[in-house]
Amino acid sequence: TQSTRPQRILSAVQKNATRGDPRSVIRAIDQFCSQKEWAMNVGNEKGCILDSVVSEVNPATVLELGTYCGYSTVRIASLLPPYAKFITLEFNPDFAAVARQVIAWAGLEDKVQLVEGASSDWIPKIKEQFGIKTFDLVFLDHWKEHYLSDTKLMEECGLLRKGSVLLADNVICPGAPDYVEYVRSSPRYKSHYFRSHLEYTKAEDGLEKSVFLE
Ligand SMILES: Nc1ncnc2c1ncn2[C@@H]1O[C@H](/C=C/CNC(=O)c2cc([N+](=O)[O-])cc(O)c2O)[C@@H](O)[C@H]1O
Ligand SMILES: [Mg+2]
Repeated sequence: TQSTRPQRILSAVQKNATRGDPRSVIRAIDQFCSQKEWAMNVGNEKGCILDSVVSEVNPATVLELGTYCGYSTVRIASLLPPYAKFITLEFNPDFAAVARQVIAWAGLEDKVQLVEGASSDWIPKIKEQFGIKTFDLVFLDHWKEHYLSDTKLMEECGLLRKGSVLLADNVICPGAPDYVEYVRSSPRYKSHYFRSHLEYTKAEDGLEKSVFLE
């Protein structure tokens, strides 16, 4: 049977990356997606901005919405302090299965908890299920029309504290206009746009960093 794109990405990792070496996993995916087959990973240019925000926040608790193949999961997990708790939500079981293997190939399976299911189902249960009070950093990279509703849900569930950082991918392409309007106009957030390019292309895209002010 025909393989799927995530399966082909996993094969590229298993063929070209060194087990236990997160940077080689990231490089193998970026090489495959720039030379062979485009895929919706945050990519290396925006990935470097992601890295700098993770390093600056140095989070003890992280939530990622939309694991896909685990590319950004590996980037984030490789920068976390040893005590950090990192949850990534993915509702497609096939993508989750690939992501688990990509994360394991990088040797980061002990740093990440990949939870299968929809963000709207899981966000209200995170406190009780995982003993997490609030998130220091949230990376939003799932369906763009869920960014705003899930952000409001996180607020309602008390998962954000003064200083929590939301980092959203794809501000321009595909875009999340209602989310961007909200975080830029709400007095409860201080937002900044990091201009960059859509992964593996010359098109404009960027990340929006929004600090929750309470
Ligand atoms: N509510 C939810 N709960 C859990 N997991 C969920 C979810 N909604 C979506 N997901 C998962 O998150 C990923 C979706 C990403 C959408 N990105 C995109 O559509 C996207 C598109 C382009 N693009 O078209 O250029 C570029 C990009 O960087 C992109 O992130 C998929 O793995 C999907 O299964
Ligand atoms: Mg994205």
